[in-house]
Amino acid sequence: METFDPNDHQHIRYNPLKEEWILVSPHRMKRPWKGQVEKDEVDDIPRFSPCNPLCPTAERSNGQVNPDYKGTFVFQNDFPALLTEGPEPETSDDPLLQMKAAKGTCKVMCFHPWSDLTLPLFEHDEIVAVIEEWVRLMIELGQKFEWVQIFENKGSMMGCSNPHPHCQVWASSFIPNEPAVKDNTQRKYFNKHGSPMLVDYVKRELDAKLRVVLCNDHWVWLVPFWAVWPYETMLLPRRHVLHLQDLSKDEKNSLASIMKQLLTKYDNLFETSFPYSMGWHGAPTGFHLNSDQKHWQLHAIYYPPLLRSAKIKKFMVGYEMLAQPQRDLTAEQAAEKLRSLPDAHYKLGQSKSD
Ligand SMILES: O=C1CCN([C@@H]2O[C@H](COP(=O)(O)O)[C@@H](O)[C@H]2O)C(=O)N1
Repeated sequence: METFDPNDHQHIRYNPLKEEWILVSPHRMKRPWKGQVEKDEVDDIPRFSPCNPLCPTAERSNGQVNPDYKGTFVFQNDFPALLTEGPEPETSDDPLLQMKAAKGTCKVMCFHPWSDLTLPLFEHDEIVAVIEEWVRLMIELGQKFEWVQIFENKGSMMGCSNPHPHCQVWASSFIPNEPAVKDNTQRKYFNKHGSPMLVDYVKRELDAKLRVVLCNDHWVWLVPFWAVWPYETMLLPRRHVLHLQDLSKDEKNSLASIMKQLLTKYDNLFETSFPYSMGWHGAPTGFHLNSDQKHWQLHAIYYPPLLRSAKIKKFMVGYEMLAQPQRDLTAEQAAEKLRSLPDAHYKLGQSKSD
């Protein structure tokens, strides 16, 4: 019997943050493949359109006219999934039909006045401005709500209805499932090991090097050992940081640098504006700010759907829905591929890949 090699032989991997397993089947793609690079659709997104409700001076569905903003711009979602007011359901002790009150607020945050720009093509200071606005929203909404979810759906493949560079921020009176699971697993780990799970994890990855793609003085960008999506990545501080709003000026500055670098790598992978959903997870807010949260470590997660080209995506269906997530490309191969990509954005005069 051959000796086991995680790059060649099937196995399952454990994600301690989510307490779930993922099936890895590297034998399914024995031969190294060169991701097919299709010609990028010509981006015909106009820099400005008075009909685009996210543009400066445009009119939104509720009749309000946007200011002629020059940097970031935040507005109340006109179709919010959460409202701050409303009648509440009766509490019931029926274990099978549980309902609870849900309150919150939904904001849309435009990153920049121009619709034809994406984050990797921003100037450094323009990315710093996005990070500063994220921090401002975390502080403002974190005073009233237990959880503030910053998330960016980028690209039509991710259901993003508007190409204008933007994200959303939904604050809620409850901690949603994903962070609730992470709160529990990180607390259990801390109680057992006396240190934060993701602080230990980053040390492990910096030693192993296999899955680290980029790092700088304050940040590490890696493909997590337990990654599910082909090019799923995490962005973690080197220091133990509970909340985005606890970052120092230098950490925010270097966050802008590594974001520009990682998003450039992502775009260079298939020479297309790389679709993804991304978000930040830090210690809960609201009344939780007064509790002991040292088991938490701030981190960002990127969930990109693409697998082989600008148009071929991974489908999380069938086995993934009925059994568990499964991947062929290993986390180590994905990290290696990302490391091998150029640092200069393909749109900035780099010749198209042959
Ligand atoms: O006039 C508008 C257009 C879009 N929106 C909101 O902008 C958001 C666009 O974000 P997404 O493309 O990520 O869905 C979407 O949630 C939509 O509700 C408004 O609030 N007002």
